Amino acid sequence: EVSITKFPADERKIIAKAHDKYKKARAGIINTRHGQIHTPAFMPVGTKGTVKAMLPESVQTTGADIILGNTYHLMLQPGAKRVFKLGGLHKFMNWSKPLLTDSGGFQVMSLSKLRKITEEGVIFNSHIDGSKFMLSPESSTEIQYLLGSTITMAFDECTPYPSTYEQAKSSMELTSRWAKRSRKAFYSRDGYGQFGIIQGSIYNDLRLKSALDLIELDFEGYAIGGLAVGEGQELMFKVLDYAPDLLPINKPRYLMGVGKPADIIGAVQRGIDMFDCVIPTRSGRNGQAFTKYGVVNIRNSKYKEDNTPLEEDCLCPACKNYTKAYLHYLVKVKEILGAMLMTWHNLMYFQKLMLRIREYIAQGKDFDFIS
Ligand SMILES: CNc1nc2cc3c(=O)[nH]c(N)nc3c(CCN)c2[nH]1
Ligand SMILES: [Zn+2]
Repeated sequence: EVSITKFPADERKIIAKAHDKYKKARAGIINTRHGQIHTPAFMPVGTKGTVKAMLPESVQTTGADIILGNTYHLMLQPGAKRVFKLGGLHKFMNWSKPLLTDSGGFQVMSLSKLRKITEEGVIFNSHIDGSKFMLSPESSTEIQYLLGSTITMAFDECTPYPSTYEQAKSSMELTSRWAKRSRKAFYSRDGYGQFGIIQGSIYNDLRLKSALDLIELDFEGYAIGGLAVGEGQELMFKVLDYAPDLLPINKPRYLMGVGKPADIIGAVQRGIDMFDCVIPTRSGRNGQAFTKYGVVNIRNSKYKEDNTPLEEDCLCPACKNYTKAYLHYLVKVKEILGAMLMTWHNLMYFQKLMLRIREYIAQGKDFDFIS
């Protein structure tokens, strides 16, 4: 059985660093049915079957190996069965590389007004037209199969922050029961995989129990959920100081919903391999550009006659062909091209950051650079 993950010894470079801050960082390759994923990897978010304001071929030129889709949105519109009938999400959105789909629980809790959590699953009213739906470990797993996801996420409950120990315990136990049902419902095929998601909030014994429950189910990879939910970087890193080590060392570790460049660097140093975050795309559309000089708020009037690019050595279209003055103008007048160029630059910036991190790890160099 060719598992989704092959961290071949020679390609996997774990380099014990002089000081222990870096010894957990690792660079590797995940081999899937839709191509390789070079880790540490950043996954642009393509919630509704598109990375907003980007053509898929443009996303590819930024260096992204894999993008993220969302079960919740796609099941409501256009519907998983319809996407399946039309040839699956890869064909539908013209993206032939790996696709990871989140399982929907997190999006239900953050988007739908009316919802009810039961042992069976989550019953909710669509935030679009109020119609009633149910998401369960079985239906979420089937929807992700219909979409044709390369990496399917187990159906979990993202424990809110803050939560008492008791609340976090019962939430984590529900996630463990749902993980078992998700794993049973998964149709395993070569080159495809399913990731379990551990919960347990900020309580290390709950995180351990969650990991043990999920390791028993032998997933192809593991995600750390329940973070980047308002706990702040310090508390997140405190959990990441031990949680990745609870997971199998030879399988991918995915930190959900993270994050800013400094969060990514800190998490890679603690053993995380995969990330997803709306920051580069959403903040790009809102006029924020990530640069080596820091974040540029392009709407600031100081850029209205700035005839220089965001970054002189960046190869993205925004930097190659345009100036900050033009981007300032486009964003101010809400021209669609503004969203496109800002998004393109930010995605390129995040992929360059990941490339530099992978190179530094491979060369055994410290990568404490804060971008
Ligand atoms: C932005 N912060 C954030 N935290 C998350 C936790 C979970 C989480 O605990 N579970 C799931 N299934 N998704 C999460 C997501 C969505 C990832 N695209 C999160 N996003
Ligand atoms: Zn650029």
